[in-house]
Amino acid sequence: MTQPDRRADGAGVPALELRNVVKRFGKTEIIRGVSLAVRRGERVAIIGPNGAGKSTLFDLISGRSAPSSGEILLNGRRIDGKKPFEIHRLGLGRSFQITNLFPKLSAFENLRCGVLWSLGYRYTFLKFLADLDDANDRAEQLLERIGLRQKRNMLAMHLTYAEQRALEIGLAIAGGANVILLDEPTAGMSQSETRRFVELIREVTEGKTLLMVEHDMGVVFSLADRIAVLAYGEVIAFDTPQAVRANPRVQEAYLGSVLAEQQAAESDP
Ligand SMILES: Nc1ncnc2c1ncn2[C@@H]1O[C@H](COP(=O)(O)OP(=O)(O)OP(=O)(O)O)[C@@H](O)[C@H]1O
Repeated sequence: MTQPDRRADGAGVPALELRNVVKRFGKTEIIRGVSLAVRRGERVAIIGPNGAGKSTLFDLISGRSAPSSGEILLNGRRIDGKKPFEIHRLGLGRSFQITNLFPKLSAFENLRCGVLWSLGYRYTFLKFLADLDDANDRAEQLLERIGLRQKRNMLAMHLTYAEQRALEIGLAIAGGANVILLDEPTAGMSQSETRRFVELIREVTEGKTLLMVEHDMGVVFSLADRIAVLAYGEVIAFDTPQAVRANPRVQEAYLGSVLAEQQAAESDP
C-alpha cells in the first residue's frame, strides 16, 4: 500500500483518512476494518445495502461515537475519539438525515447561530458584539449561496422540505468547514427537487471535500468522483463510478438489484 505524502504544506495529505477502523456494538463488529483516503476537493459517495454500516461510519467520522480501534485523520490530524464540536472546529461539517434546524428561528437566524457557534462564541457579551458583524455578513453570504435570500426572514418551520435541507447544508458549511458530510441529502425529494438540489450541492461544495451517503444512484453517479461501496461493514470497492458500475462483486452485493429497481421504476408509466 502506498503511504500518503506528508509534505510540510500538507498538499499531499488526504482531506480525510480512515485507517483500519473497527466499530463493535457489544460483540458484533459493525465496521470491520475500513481504510479509505479521500483526496482534497474530491466528491465521494458511500453506497451499500441497508444495514451495511454507512450511518455508523458517518457517526465515527463526525465524533458521535468513537471507533473500537483504528485511526481517523482530518487534514492529517487524528480526530478519532474527539467530541463532535471539536471535530467541527477542525474543519468538518455534517448535515444529518434528521433535521437539526431551530424551527422557530428564521433562515437567517439559523445560519447566524451556526456561524457564531463555529466561531467558538463563549457567551461573553463583548466577544458576542465583536463577532456579531462578521457573523451577520457571513450569514447573508450563506443565504445567497444556498439560494434562500428570498426566504431570509421566514421561520425554518415554514420553509419547504427542500429549503430546509438546503438550510441544513448552509449550517454544515457555516463554520467554513472544508470537509462536508451529507447524509442522504436528497431523501424524500421529488425528481425535480432532486435535480435542483444536486446542482446546489455541486455549487456549495465547489473546492471542498464531500463525503455523502446516498441511495439515489442518479445523484451518486452525477456527483461522485469516486464511490466507496460498503457491504457488511467492509469496503468492497473504492473507485471511479465507471469502474464501480462494472465491478462484478459490487453488482452482486448491491448495484445489480438497485439499478434493476430504478430502471423498473423509471419505465413504469
Ligand atoms: N447503537 C447501536 N447498537 C447496536 N447496533 C447498532 C447500533 N447502531 C447501529 N447498529 C447496527 O449496525 C448495523 C449498521 O447500521 P447503519 O445504520 O450504520 O447501516 P446503514 O448502512 O446506514 O443502513 P441504512 O442504509 O438502512 O441507513 C445495523 O445492523 C444496525 O442495527
